[in-house]
Amino acid sequence: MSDPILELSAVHTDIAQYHILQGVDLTVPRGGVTMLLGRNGVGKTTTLRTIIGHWQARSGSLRFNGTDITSMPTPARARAGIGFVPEDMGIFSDLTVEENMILAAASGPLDPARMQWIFRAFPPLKTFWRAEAGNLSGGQKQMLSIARAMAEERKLYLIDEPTKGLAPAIISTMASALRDLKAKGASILLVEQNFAVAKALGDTAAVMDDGRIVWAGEMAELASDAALQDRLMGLSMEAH
Ligand SMILES: Nc1ncnc2c1ncn2[C@@H]1O[C@H](COP(=O)(O)OP(=O)(O)OP(=O)(O)O)[C@@H](O)[C@H]1O
Repeated sequence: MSDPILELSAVHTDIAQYHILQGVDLTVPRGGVTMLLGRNGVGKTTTLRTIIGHWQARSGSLRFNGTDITSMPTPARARAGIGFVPEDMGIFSDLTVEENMILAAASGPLDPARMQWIFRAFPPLKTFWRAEAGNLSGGQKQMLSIARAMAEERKLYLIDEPTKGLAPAIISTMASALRDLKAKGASILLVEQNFAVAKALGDTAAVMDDGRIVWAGEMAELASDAALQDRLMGLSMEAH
């Protein structure tokens, strides 16, 4: 594969006394959507947190956009162009939508053209611009959380379960916003439990088990092979 945006080689991560990532090898091609899949508790979130630097890899290496980021602190990884949307959304409930967005744009004022794009992707954020984020619905909070990562240009977005607990109509808004992000040239590494979304958005996929990647390939190949899905993930994915 030529010039991937992200490459993890033999990454091991401990959380307290627990050895969670046990030699993760993962490649994210440039300009595509890679789905990170697997049963509950196999290490998907830990992988994203290791990439952004919330957890430090004990051994192995991480290369982002041609640079070794293994020892880089989290703010430097963010400045290098990695955006992270955590599963708990990471928004400030007591602040307004506007204030949440202003804080997300760390390098300067909000870019009006970018904001127009974000409002087109997530119209409720415009409607509730001056509302406290804590009063938004679950789907709107998730939109804000992704919009915060979109506030500045990123080369790679790490997004943890963006459709979790959302109604189908909001899931399709989310999916089209992510498609839009990809169309702008970003690369995305996406943890997703909803198989229909994974199938619709993913170009490539990597499946984890027990702290390792146990299968990697084209999403279409995984989507067309029910026996393979069953062997790798059992009933862990939601069908729609
Ligand atoms: N702060 C922590 N302290 C101790 N163990 C943790 C901590 N965070 C995660 N773990 C453990 O690490 C393992 C991997 O968790 P992780 O959240 O990465 O899995 P996951 O694949 O994202 O699961 P899920 O789909 O349930 O979110 C689990 O066994 C979990 O219990």
